[in-house]
Amino acid sequence: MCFVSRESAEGGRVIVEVDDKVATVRNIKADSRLDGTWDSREKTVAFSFDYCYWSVDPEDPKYASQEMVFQDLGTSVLSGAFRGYNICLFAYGQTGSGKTYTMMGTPVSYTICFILTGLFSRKDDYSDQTASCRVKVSFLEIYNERVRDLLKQSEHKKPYTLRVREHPETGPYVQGLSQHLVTDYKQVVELLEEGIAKRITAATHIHNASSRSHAIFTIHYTQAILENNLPSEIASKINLVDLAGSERANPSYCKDRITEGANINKSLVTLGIVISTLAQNSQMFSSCQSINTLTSEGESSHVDSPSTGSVSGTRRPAYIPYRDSILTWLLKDSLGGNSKTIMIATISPASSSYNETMSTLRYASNAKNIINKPRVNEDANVRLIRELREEIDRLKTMLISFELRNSSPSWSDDRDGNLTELVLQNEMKVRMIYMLL
Ligand SMILES: Nc1ncnc2c1ncn2[C@@H]1O[C@H](COP(=O)(O)OP(=O)(O)OP(=O)(O)O)[C@@H](O)[C@H]1O
Repeated sequence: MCFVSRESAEGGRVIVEVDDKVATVRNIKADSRLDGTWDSREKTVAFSFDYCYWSVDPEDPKYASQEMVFQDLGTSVLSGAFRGYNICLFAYGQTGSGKTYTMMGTPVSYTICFILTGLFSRKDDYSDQTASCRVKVSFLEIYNERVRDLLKQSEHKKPYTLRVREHPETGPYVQGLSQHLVTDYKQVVELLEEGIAKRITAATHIHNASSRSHAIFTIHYTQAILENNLPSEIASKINLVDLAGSERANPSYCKDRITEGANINKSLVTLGIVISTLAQNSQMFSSCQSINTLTSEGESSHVDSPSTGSVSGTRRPAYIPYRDSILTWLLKDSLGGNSKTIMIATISPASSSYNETMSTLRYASNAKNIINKPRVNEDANVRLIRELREEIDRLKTMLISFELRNSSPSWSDDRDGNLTELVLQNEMKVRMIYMLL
């Protein structure tokens, strides 16, 4: 949360309080109705989150620095990446509320580098020759619904557009986006500064260096390991997203600026719809699960949603309009799929931003309900061998317990025979996979 100089200059009153994990917003309009007339609006609304930070005044002892924020969030980002999960971190909030400051940082301290430093330091642990890691980065912006590579020079000095495609297994990706191998902090800072310099920003009536494009900085982290004597790779993709600043159309702007604003608003509206629909589907899914406790995990993806109407009594989850904007299409997996996702809601504590603050916090509260299904991105053969080995261990344990309870010899003999057969079959499968590799 930050208090921009414009708001201080306007003498804005602070209407937000932060206490541990709760942010409370006061409605001063409801406060000021002293004439005795009835006002249905609540005077204060409290929102609880995993973390809340107060970054209004650096002189304030409560001031949360970027280091503090990334100590909390960065730890879960790093532990997820080390285990092979995709991670997405995105800041959502009103223009000028601190999205770029949070996601990118400043030349004095780039926040992205906190994460990369963590990944690089892990490299030192790979001294036993059984594992190694590789870090590559890419940086793109979405401007007027077109994707541009921020780390690749166009040959014709003309910005060129990259195409978004969708892989049936790995999901949407940008065709031809450059990836850069980095081995230390200095290389990352050089690439980051190159990309930030190319990114489109402009002065708006609210913020004089407003981001006019959405930017996605991606870290591709790959660990090569030796598991069960089999070389394999665990890959993790960390998406760090800085959204463009939204604002109301101002008639004094030129045509290009109005088109730009309309595209930003369109993608942010789509993002809002995607978040609320995902939240609604997830809520539906968890309530169906708690009612039907017998539903197995495999069946759960077919649990239907009552809210979206029904066809001959069957309920289905609401349609998620990912493809209505390039931003939501590219973030499809991060928002509702194979990713551990952290949303950072940035707000202004000023009374003049009351409506935007309430809307951002409501979205963030809604997003808490989204249930993603992250999985470890590892080699399919290695996963199969591990699962078969686990199954063999489980069957062997069962065999031992049957042998110990050998009360009915004929029945037990049958069971023993079946289990031994299963163990042998699985061991055969493991041997065959090894031979095929
Ligand atoms: N936590 C903070 N502490 C100190 N200054 C901050 C903080 N957050 C933001 N600022 C300052 O506030 C101003 C606006 O921040 P920033 O550019 O990050 O906003 P934004 O939400 O990205 O805006 P837009 O959406 O228009 O791009 C910047 O000058 C930035 O340095």
